[in-house]
Amino acid sequence: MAKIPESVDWKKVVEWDEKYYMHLDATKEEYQCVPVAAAEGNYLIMPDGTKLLDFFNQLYCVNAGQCNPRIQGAIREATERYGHLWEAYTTDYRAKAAKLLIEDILGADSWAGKVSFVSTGSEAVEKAMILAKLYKNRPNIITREYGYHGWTLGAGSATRLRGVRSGLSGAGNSNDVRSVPNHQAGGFYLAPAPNCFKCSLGHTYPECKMSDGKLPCVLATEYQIKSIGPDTVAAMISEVAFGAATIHPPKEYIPQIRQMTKDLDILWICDEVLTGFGRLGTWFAHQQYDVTPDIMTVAKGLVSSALPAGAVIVNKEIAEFMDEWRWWHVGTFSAHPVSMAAVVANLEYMLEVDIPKMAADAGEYFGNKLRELQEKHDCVGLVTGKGMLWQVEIVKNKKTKELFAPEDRHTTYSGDLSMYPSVFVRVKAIEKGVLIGGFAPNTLRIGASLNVAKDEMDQGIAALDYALGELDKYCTK
Ligand SMILES: Cc1ncc(COP(=O)(O)O)c(/C=N/[C@H](C)c2ccccc2)c1O
Repeated sequence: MAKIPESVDWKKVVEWDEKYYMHLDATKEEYQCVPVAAAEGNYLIMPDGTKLLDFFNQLYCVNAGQCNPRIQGAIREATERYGHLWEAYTTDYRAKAAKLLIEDILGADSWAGKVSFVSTGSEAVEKAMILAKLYKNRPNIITREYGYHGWTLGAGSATRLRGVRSGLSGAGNSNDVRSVPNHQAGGFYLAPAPNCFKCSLGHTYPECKMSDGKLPCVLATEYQIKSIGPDTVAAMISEVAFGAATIHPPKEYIPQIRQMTKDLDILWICDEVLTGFGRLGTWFAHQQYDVTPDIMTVAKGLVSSALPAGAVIVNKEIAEFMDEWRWWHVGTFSAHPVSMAAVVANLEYMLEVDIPKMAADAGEYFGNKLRELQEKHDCVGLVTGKGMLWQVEIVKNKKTKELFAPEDRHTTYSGDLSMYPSVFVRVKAIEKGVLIGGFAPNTLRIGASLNVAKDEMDQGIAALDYALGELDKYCTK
């Protein structure tokens, strides 16, 4: 049971926070400090003891649940042994974390060769793209509209969600924005996203499929690569299911993209920072499509976010190539011994409880409940997802698919956001003690810890049902 320290003066906490901390997506006038005293399982515990059920799972990253006893115990033990060692030194924790990842989870005879640990997903993406460029000795990276890969310059250059690229969004009006000048590294080229609910190319799935079954968005990607020359492209980076942008692709998309990268002799960096470690009901999302990456990035679920940790896994060919070179690419905290202890405990726990199956089973139940809400509510235009990662598209008109916020995923998050369905639902659901909503304006992105209990799912569904009922009042027939 999480212990809330008696000694904390929460009024002081709020005062200091408001006075001294730089806040995220709120102006000083808008900002509301939300002190959280503790966290446990799927709950946040507020200073007065009330509990909020977290169907954001923070940033879809606490796969094994908050304060998982196995992980917390391992952290406590490791702090008895270590301060800090940088990655020139080996610890039993790091070696075991690498072994569990490559041998026990991916498989010694799988595509995976070696792993390199870092502290965040953005760093994993940065490292992955550097490795791809070094291995192919080519400068260019293909990314996609709506992709989210992190905030640092390289990862941020691969990110193509305008409102989450470290820019400024004004509260005044929707044009009150300031992108970071020149926060776009060279050598990034854009491909369309497989957003079938609102196709950027104006198509309708599955009628859009060409005579050979190819998807137009895959063909457009192929043409983009051919237009700059495949021999200039190191890799294509993609999420299997878009995390921040909240898009689950049609079943043909990933296999066709993977075949295209092989045909054009470019690497595939599969960014599993958000979808890894059971989130969609398999260890990794790419395994839903019987394809394998050349490089994979992970973070979040790698350690269930108990401490900072991320990693890049490279295939056997790249691992052998790198073995031939001295390579300086170091982060002070990469493979931190206490973080590695948390990774080991997290992975051992996940293997013991078969967390992908837990997520798959929970997803079966949760998906059925969401589809019932789709039938019941005028404002629900689409429900799709797997495991503990669900996409709910909200519409103003179910027949025409008219959106409440036409700017949709191109939003700059400036001006009045109160009628963004994802914001509206979040505000209403909190009345029922549940955190649920999304980041894209018209889309809910829903997922709890993968070991979520049935009664917790029922509580989340009930709160969502109430919020959607309130939103229905603004729909048109
Ligand atoms: C596919 C992917 N790759 C890399 C990163 C970058 O990892 P980081 O944050 O540097 O550890 C992220 C982070 N997701 C952000 C925080 C997110 C997720 C959902 C909604 C809104 C934002 C990611 O989803």
